[in-house]
Amino acid sequence: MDMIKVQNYHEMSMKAAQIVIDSLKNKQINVLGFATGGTPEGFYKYFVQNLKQEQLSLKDLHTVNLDEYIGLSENNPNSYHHYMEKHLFQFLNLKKDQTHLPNGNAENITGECKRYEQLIQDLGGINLQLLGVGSNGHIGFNEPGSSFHGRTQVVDLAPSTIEANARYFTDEKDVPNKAITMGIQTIMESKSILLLASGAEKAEAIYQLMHGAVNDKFPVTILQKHPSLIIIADQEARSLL
Ligand SMILES: N[C@@H]1[C@@H](O)[C@H](O)[C@@H](COP(=O)(O)O)O[C@@H]1O
Repeated sequence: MDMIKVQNYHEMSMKAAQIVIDSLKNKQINVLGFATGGTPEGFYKYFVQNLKQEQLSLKDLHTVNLDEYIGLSENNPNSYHHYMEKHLFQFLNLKKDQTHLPNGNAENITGECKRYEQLIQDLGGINLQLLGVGSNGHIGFNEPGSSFHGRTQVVDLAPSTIEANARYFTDEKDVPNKAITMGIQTIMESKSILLLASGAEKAEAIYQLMHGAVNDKFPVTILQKHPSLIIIADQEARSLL
């Protein structure tokens, strides 16, 4: 587990973009796992800028996302489909069949979870997975108490997650209370993981990751067991270390 210490959000985002671009340049990645939320927005901005300068071919790349709300259409501004289009896909020359997210509007949600998990396996697994972390230690939408052996599945969101994500919705009542998420086992099978953390509200999760026992009360602690984890944390996120 390596930690890259940066001052602030801006530096975190630039550093993350540089790492992912370098891995693409070295042809270490053909399946790239993406995350959503406020944390990676800056990363996407620099990633797009740097990619243009490098003129890398992405024709063999597949992207997979961690999660999606259940019950929001792809065009809903709060869906993660929409988020990815807005922050990344509209700027890249990727075909529709190169980018993958779980379909939170599928008629058969259990079947959709199976399909998505199988897709990841069929792609040969994830080379590099980008991760944020919830202030309660969740990864993807794997909330406290989630099994470390879980695969892509339907989950109930914790009240604190609904509250935290309500900032994007007109009303907290509009925040879905369920999502499809890659399971912790799925995430742990990624060859490398790049976890980004910025801000004081992530300090407890980062403290638990660095110094806590591996326990399901803070799902992020399982990453201690990952053989290739890089954490980029800013000063505030490191404030309890
Ligand atoms: N499902 C996402 C996670 O993938 C994200 O890492 C986390 C933190 O979000 P933020 O970066 O906005 O703090 O919560 C969200 O609910």
